[in-house]
Amino acid sequence: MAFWVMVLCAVLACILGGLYLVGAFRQRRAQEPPLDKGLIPWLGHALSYRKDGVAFLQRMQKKHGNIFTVLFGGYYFTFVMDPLSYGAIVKEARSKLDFNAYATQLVAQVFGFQPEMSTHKIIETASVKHLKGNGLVVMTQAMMDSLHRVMGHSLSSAGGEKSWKQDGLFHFSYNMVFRAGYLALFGNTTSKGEKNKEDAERCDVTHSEDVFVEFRKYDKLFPGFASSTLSHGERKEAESLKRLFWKLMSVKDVYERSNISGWITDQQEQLAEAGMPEYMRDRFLFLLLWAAQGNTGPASFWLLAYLMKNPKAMDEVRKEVDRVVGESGQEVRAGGSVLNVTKEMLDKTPILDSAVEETLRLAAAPMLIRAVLVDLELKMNDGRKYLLRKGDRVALFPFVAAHMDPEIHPDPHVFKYDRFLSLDGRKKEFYKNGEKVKYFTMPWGAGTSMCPGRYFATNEVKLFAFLMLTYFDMQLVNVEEEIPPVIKNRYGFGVMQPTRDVQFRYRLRH
Ligand code: HEM
Repeated sequence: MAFWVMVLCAVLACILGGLYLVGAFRQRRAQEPPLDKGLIPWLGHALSYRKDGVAFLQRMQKKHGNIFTVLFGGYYFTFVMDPLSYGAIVKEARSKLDFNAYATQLVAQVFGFQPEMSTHKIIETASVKHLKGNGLVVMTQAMMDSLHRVMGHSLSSAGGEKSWKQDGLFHFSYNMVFRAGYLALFGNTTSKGEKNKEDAERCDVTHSEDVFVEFRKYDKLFPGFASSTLSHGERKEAESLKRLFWKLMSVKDVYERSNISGWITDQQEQLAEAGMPEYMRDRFLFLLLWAAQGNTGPASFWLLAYLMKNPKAMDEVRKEVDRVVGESGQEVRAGGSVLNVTKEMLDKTPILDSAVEETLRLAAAPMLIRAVLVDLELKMNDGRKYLLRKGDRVALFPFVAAHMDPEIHPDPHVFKYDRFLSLDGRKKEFYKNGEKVKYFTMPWGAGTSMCPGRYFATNEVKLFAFLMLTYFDMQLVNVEEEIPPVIKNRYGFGVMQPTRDVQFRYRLRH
C-alpha cells in the first residue's frame, strides 16, 4: 500500500512540476501588467500570434490596454503598445534590458551562428565605416554599377523598339535589387584581362540569379523556421538550404571573388582576429546575406506598386527624379551612355524620400525584443508604473502601436506620398494626445539593435526607383487591381511580402 502511495505521489509531483514548468501556475503579481496566458499550456497564444500578429495584438490591446503580458511557447512577453512610452525601453541600460540574449537564440536556430561578445560591436564599427559617410558614397556607387549589370538585359531587351515587356512586379523588383545588392556587398567574378571581362560579367548575372533562386526558397520558409512551426518535410528542406548557404557563402568561396565590399572584409577579418573559427564565419556571412538582402527587394516592390496605383505620386516623384538627372548634366537616350546616379543626387530628393518613408510605414513590421535581465520598474508615459519580471521579454511592435495609429497618421491604411514631406527642410512632427511622438515610425528598429544598414538600404531602394523611373514608362497590367494583402505570418520579421504577385508592364521612355 505504502509503495502505491509513493508512486502516486511521484506521478502527482511530476504532473505538478510539468505544469509549473509550462507556466500554468503563474499569477499576476501586484503592480505587474495584465497577464493573459491563453488556453493552451506552454504554447499560450503563440498560434494566434503566428496566424495574424496584427489582429492578435489589436485584440489584446482592446482587452487589456497599452501594456500586457502574454505567453508564447514557454516565454512571457510583455507588449508595450504606447509609442510615447517607447523611450523608457529603447534607452534602458543593456544590463537591464538586453537585445543580445534573444537575438543569439534566434540566429543560432535559423543560421546555426553562435555570436561572441564582440560580434555586435564588430558589425556596428564596420557599418559606421562602410555604410555611412564616405563609405556610403563608395557603396552607393558599387550598387549603381551592380544594378546596371543585372538590369542590363532588361534595359537592352526592352529597348531598341519601344515595345512593352511584362513581368511580376514583386519578382522583378526583388530579383534585381537582391542580385545587385549581393554583387555590391559580396563582390563579383574575378576576370583575368579585358577579354575575360565579358565572360566574368555574364557569370555574375547567372551566379547571382542562382543565389536568388535558392535564397527565395529559404526566405519562404524563414518565418516558420524562426517560430518552429514548420512541418517535418519543410524543416528538412530548411536545414538542407541552410547547409547549402553555409557553403555558398563560405569565407573561402567569397574570397575567390573581386571587389568584395569593405563592410564584409572588415567584419570577416575582425572576427578571425577575435578567434572565431572559419566554419562559424561562413555562417556569419549567411547571416549578413539574410540581414542585408531580405528587405530591400520587397521594399522596392511596395514603393513601385504604390506609385503605380497613385498617379499623382508617380507624377511628382518622376518630375523630381527627372529634375535631379537634368541638373546632373546627364542625358538619357536609348543607345546613349548609361545613367550614373550618385549619392549626391540621391541627397536631393525630398519627395522620393517621403514616398520611401511612407512605403516603409505601410510595409515594414519588425518586432523589437529585449530580455529582462533583472526585476525592473517600467514607468509609462501616463505616469503608471509596472513591474517587469526577470526572465520575461519585453516586445515592441511599432507597426500596430505607431505606424497604424490613426491619431498619429490619419487614414493609416492610405498611401500618401507626401505624408513625411516637409518643404522647409525640417523634419515633420507627429502628435498623439497633443504630445509629440518621437517614435512615429520604426522600420529600422531602435536603440542598440537599430539597423546598421539603414542608409545604404534607403539608397538601394532609391537607386532602383531612379533607374526604373528614368528609363521606363511603367503601368499595372490591370489598373483596377488592388494592391495585394500581406503574408501574415511574416509580421515581426521586417518588410512584409505580398500574398501574390502583381503583373506590370514597362517600356523604354527615351
Ligand atoms: C528596407 C530594408 C531594411 C530594413 C527595413 C531593415 C530593418 C532592420 C531591423 C528592424 C533590424 C533590427 C532587428 C532587431 O531589432 O532584432 C535590422 C538589423 C540589421 N540590419 Fe537591417 N534592414 C534593412 C536593410 C539592411 C541592409 C541593406 C543591411 C546591410 C547592408 C542591413 C543590415 C542589418 C544588420 C547587420 C542587422 C543586425 C544588427 C545587429 O544585430 O547588430 N539591413 N535591420
